[in-house]
Amino acid sequence: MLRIAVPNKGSLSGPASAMLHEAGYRQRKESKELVVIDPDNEVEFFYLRPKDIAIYVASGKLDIGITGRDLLLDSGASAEEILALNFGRSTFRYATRPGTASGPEDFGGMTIATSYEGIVAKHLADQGIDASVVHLDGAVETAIQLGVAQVIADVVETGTSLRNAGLEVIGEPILTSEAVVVRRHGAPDDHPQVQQFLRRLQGVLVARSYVMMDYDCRAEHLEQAVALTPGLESPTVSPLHNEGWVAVRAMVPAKEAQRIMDDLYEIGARAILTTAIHACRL
Ligand SMILES: Nc1ncnc2c1ncn2[C@@H]1O[C@H](COP(=O)(O)OP(=O)(O)OP(=O)(O)O)[C@@H](O)[C@H]1O
Ligand SMILES: O=P(O)(O)OC[C@H]1O[C@H](OP(=O)(O)OP(=O)(O)O)[C@H](O)[C@@H]1O
Ligand SMILES: [Mg+2]
Repeated sequence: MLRIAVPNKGSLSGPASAMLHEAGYRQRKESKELVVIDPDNEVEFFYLRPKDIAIYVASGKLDIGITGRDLLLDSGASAEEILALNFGRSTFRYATRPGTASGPEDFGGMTIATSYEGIVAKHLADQGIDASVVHLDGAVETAIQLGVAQVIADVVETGTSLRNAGLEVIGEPILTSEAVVVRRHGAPDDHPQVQQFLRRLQGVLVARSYVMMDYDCRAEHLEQAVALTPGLESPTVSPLHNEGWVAVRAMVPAKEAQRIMDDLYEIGARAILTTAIHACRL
């Protein structure tokens, strides 16, 4: 049985389970379930706090896990990122009241409140900044109003929490994060079940970001059309019953589909259709 850690709460929990479900794995029916066995796929899912997942995986008790890149780095656990999952995106940044400092170089002697002490302590040490770090579990933005710290370091997604607290970001982002699959450092990368799991998730990532495009065009316009829709390997081109016309089929990035359809139409392509991809293996 492959043993996989999945976030049980927080921002990553719902999207992680949704992605696993889309990849054909059995997921829990209610949030109180802590372990789910998927006998068909020979996988056991453990629903754990996202902050703890890298630690479990590093211990070797679980094969792989889904967590945030920031949580992985913060834990200092001996685990590594093997696939980025394109959800749970955020940046990790310093913020202060306007006028407190013009950059992290001014933080010397100040106190920084954060839930991510590992990342902050390392960042300060790397920059040679001598500041104190105070750990808070959440609602870190309020620490400044209450005088516990002059600076915070926290996850920023939309920036709403900072604005509401009258704070502004300062300096460059410390890191950008998203959900990732992690495994123990030095684990063999030819584990067949892990490879299959990663292929399934990659299939979901591709199915979410590409559409299939079909169209007809005159043979003399084929090279121009194919330049617009190169596909992943190469487009499929089939003859039409009408002489001088061909049918083309290629995967295109979903975000660009409308622009590509306009451009194809301009060069004379017709019957241009896009369809969703439900699943794929590249
Ligand atoms: N708006 C957000 N707030 C917090 N974390 C976010 C957000 N968007 C993405 N994330 C990511 O989610 C992970 C944090 O998840 P975690 O469950 O620890 O905190 P949370 O989502 O704030 O939940 P909680 O309600 O328990 O505080 C990190 O990887 C973080 O980058
Ligand atoms: O930039 P935003 O879109 O506002 O999102 C970021 C905020 O969301 C999270 O807090 P959460 O609501 O999880 O509360 P917490 O601080 O108690 O964890 C995070 O700690 C920030 O405060
Ligand atoms: Mg939170």
